[in-house]
Amino acid sequence: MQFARLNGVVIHHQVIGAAPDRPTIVFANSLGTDYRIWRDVIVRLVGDFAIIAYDKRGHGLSEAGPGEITMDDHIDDLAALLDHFDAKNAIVCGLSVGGMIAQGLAAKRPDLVRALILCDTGHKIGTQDMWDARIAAITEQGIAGISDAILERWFTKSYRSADNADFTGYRLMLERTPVQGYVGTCAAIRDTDLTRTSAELAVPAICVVGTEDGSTPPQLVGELARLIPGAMYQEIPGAAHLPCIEKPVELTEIIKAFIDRLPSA
Ligand SMILES: O=C(O)CC1=CCC(=O)O1
Repeated sequence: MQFARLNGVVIHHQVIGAAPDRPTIVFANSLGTDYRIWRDVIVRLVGDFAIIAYDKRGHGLSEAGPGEITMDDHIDDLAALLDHFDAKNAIVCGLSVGGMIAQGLAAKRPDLVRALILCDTGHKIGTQDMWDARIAAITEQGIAGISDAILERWFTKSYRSADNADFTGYRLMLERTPVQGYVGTCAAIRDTDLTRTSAELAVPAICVVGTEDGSTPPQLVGELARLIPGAMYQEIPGAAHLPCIEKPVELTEIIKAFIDRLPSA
């Protein structure tokens, strides 16, 4: 396991190296998950790319830090992690809130970002009332009290079978997320609107979404693709909010094809 203290918070991460001429891809995870969601994509990229995956603050084995969590905290943590490894020109692949962090990083530290792969995300996700209600429910009942509803948005019906050990495993990942990190990140999402900054991004981008996504549906991700100048848009049939888990082969092909078409760094 690898840990680094960044911005006063211990961040758990994993680096898989590659030849020095290979591009770096960094993976940012979604609300209630940690970097293990990328496993089935990462194993298909090893050797061709240097890979950095990390648990954002308050998730997985990363500390939450004292007090509130803001989107700037998440963005600054990713910037610090890339600076820690002197990784300029990274291809940043973020899912859901991880995609918001990626957009925010490209706006704040364009020197670090060569391209964006934005999975199941938006420039603004949900409404103030929706996030306030979720924070209240989790503060009262814990994550397990509302995990069924969350998992319905994450996964297709066929994946959510009692016989599917993977589905049980991801339920455990969600329910074991520290409440402080989870509700802190809900508040960070609630308070973030990237409409203005993402409309001004000048970086190659692709927006990808599972056709059955119940959290950031194709309509929202399509809007994001139209907002970011020159961004591409692609749907993945048979996946919901987490194509990296339900359709890793398809997502990896999209990632590789997108990177193949990038102008050289
Ligand atoms: O839990 C959800 O509804 C899905 C989600 C929204 C933002 C995020 O990162 O995940």
